[in-house]
Amino acid sequence: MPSLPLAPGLTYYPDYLDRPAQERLLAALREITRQAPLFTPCMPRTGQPFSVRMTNGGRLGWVSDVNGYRYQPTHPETGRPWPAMPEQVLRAWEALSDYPHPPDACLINFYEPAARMGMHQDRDEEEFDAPVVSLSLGDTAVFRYGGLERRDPTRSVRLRSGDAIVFGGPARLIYHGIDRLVPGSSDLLPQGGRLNLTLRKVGKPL
Ligand SMILES: O=C(O)CCC(=O)C(=O)O
Ligand SMILES: [Fe+2]
Repeated sequence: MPSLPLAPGLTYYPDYLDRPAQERLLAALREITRQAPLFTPCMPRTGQPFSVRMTNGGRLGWVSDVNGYRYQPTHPETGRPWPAMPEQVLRAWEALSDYPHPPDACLINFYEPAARMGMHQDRDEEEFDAPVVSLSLGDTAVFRYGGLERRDPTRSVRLRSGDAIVFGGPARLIYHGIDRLVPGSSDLLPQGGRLNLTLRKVGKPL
């Protein structure tokens, strides 16, 4: 599988999913959002809404509200357990994570054309030996990544529909974010926009 090392621990897999695989994954995500609708998270304390909407699959899901960031077993609005993760994302984890246990959470972010995500670290998990595996569908996104300190220099890479990126090892806690989408860059989603899935091992393995 062709891959490009972007930094130690940060590996980019362009075209990881071909178009038929992207369409199958999109159908599985539509089913998940029927059972667990996209919700609008907000910033702890300020309550400022995110520009992305999200939902999750798996045993645990990531949520953010005025009380903080956390993983929880149920949807914040319906109170129901998260749907199972699509089989395809479990296979991607097995192929790309180099980690012997399955992920606990699949965070699904939906970006409207104008949405973005500020620079942050993914550090609400307990298990940093597992990488974060990310899959992108729909419009191209400008993904910015830096180092372990917020002030470290940054670079960017364009994540296109079907691309995967994995950050683990020395890159597990790098700062990263989405500057913007590239409008009209994919016809996978009829209305445009982008879906990003991040697979995470949340707890330490037993
Ligand atoms: O959308 C992306 O590619 C990144 C998403 C992300 O960093 C996150 O959900 O923590
Ligand atoms: Fe992140």
